[in-house]
Parts: sequence; structure tokens; C-alpha cells
Amino acid sequence: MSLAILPESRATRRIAPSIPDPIISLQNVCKGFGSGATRTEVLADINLQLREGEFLAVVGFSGSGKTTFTKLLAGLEKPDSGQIMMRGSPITGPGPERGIVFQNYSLLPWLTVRGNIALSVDTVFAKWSKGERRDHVEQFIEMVGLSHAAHRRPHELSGGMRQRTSLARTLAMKPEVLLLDEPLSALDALTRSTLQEEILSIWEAEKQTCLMITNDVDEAMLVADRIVPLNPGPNATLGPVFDVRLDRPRDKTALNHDEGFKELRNTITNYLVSVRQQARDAQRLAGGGAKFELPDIQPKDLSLATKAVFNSPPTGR
Ligand SMILES: Nc1ncnc2c1ncn2[C@@H]1O[C@H](COP(=O)(O)OP(=O)(O)OP(=O)(O)O)[C@@H](O)[C@H]1O
Repeated sequence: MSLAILPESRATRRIAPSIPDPIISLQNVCKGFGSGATRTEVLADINLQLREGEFLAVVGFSGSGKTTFTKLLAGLEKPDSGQIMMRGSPITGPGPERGIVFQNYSLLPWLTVRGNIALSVDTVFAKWSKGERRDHVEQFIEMVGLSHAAHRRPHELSGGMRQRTSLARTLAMKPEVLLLDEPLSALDALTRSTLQEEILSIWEAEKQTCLMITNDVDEAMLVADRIVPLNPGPNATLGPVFDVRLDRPRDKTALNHDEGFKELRNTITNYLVSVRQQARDAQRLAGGGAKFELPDIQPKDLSLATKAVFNSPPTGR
């Protein structure tokens, strides 16, 4: 599938500007869940600035707190301590200026593709005329290549089509910041690859600030200007920021032969491997320190009892 916007955006090369202002900033953010013995400290001392117009990727391990991190930015969760600001004002809840796409599509099953997208558009642009809203919905259905399936309900769509609907629904709200929480990880490799390129094309055309959470270093390097690892939890912290200085538009096949790409991929992968090993070692040490008292029992010699059983006369069966 190709997008109407693709040829123009492909021809556009992004020229690295001077460092733009942060649109979202996180300062010393900590977040955990539960209390007492069941308390889990998920994120610890998170400091990050998301720059206006950039594509930032956060790569992390399973269970490290990636979704919690996205929910904090979306305003769906509140930090226990620290601050999250958007353009200098604290984020206190969800808002249409921050659109989020989850891994599991989260579409309303009784609405069609068109209905799902229209619901968001009608809510956010309630003051527009009916015709304006309708045209807007159709524009985004077309952008993600679903015009032929606009009348279908989620159960009649493939995983890729559902995720396109989800993406169109969020993009149609024209958020200033797009938060993508592992949007492609439930898809097969081929669909994932196509959608990676489409997300990139849309971002290049729309110039939104975009933060993508992923567990795939190659995916992060294809799309992002900067990559930040989320170290393993509990108390997951952010690692160093890696700048991805690769020309755009990026071609996946060509990148595999690019020396700069290979070097950066190795650096990031080695970093991730080493922090995971450190986390495992720390876990082992913590576990190894625990003392287990074994009961003071003497093993019984069962050989005599066994002999007695086998030597005893038959019972008349
Ligand atoms: N609402 C909640 N209540 C209690 N614990 C939670 C809650 N949300 C997340 N957690 C815990 O926080 C930790 C991090 O979860 P989170 O979903 O953020 O990780 P993740 O990196 O997105 O995981 P995955 O890669 O498996 O999607 C997990 O131990 C999870 O059980």
C-alpha cells in the first residue's frame, strides 16, 4: 500500500536545524504501583526532553515500564514524584494535543473504520460543520489506505488494518505530540515493515513531534532522530541518549549496508545487553543473599523395609 503523501515526502530531505525547544519535559519522574509488600517501583528518576518536531524512540525490555512511561506522557497516569510539563505547564490529564496509539488497537468493536475515526473527530472538532468533519475523516481514511474497507468493523479487519485505523483515528485529531506505544509489535514482519515506512512518511509530511516505544533497535534506528534506552526494572531509569545521524529519507535495505548504521546498532545493542546482564547479576546477588533454613532430619534407610516387602509371602490374590 502506498500513501498519497509519499512521493512528496520522500523527496524532502530533513536538514538538521539547531536544537529545537522541548515540547514535553520530564524532571525526576518516579512511578510505582501498589503499597506495602506488593509495591512495585516501576520508573525511577526519569529525566528527558522531547524536542519540538523530533522523532524520539524509547527502546526497552519487556516489563521494564514502557507502557507506564507512555501513560504518564498521555496523562493517563500521574507521577508519584517529579514533574511532567508540556510547553511549560504541568500535564494533569489526557488531552487532544497528545494522541496515543496502543499496541492492541483499542477500537470500538461495534463501529466501522469510518465510525471509529469519526467518533474522535466529532469529539475534538465539535465546532466544525458536518461536511468539514466528514471530509476530514475521509482524508485520514485515505491517508492510511483504508478507503476500500471504511465500512468494515474491527473483527472484519486484519491486524495491520486495525492498527492503521487506530493510527488514522489518532492522527485525525491533529495532536501536537504523537505517542506510539509499541504500535507494530503485534504484527507480522511484513506488515510491520510496511507500517514502519508509512508512519515515517506520515511523520515527515505532518511534522508532528513523535515518541515511539519499541523493543526493536532496527525499528528505532529507521524512524528516530534520537534513541533512549529504558533500562530494565524495577526502578527503571533512562540510559544515555543516542543521536541517529542518518540522512532522511531512510531506506531500510540501504541502511543495512551503511557503516554508520551498523556501528550505531552495535553500540546500542551492546549497551542493552550489558545493562540486562547487570540487572540479572544484581537480581542473582539479591537472591543469593537470602538464607534458607533446612529442617534437621536424618534420611531413613528404606532398604530393609523394601526387602521385607519383596520377601513377604503372597497374599493369595
Ligand atoms: N496499574 C497497574 N497496577 C499495578 N502494577 C502495574 C500497573 N501497570 C503496570 N504495572 C506493573 O508495572 C510494571 C511495568 O509494566 P508496563 O506495562 O509499563 O511494562 P512494559 O515495559 O510496557 O511491558 P511489556 O513490554 O510487557 O508491554 C509491571 O511489573 C506491571 O505489572
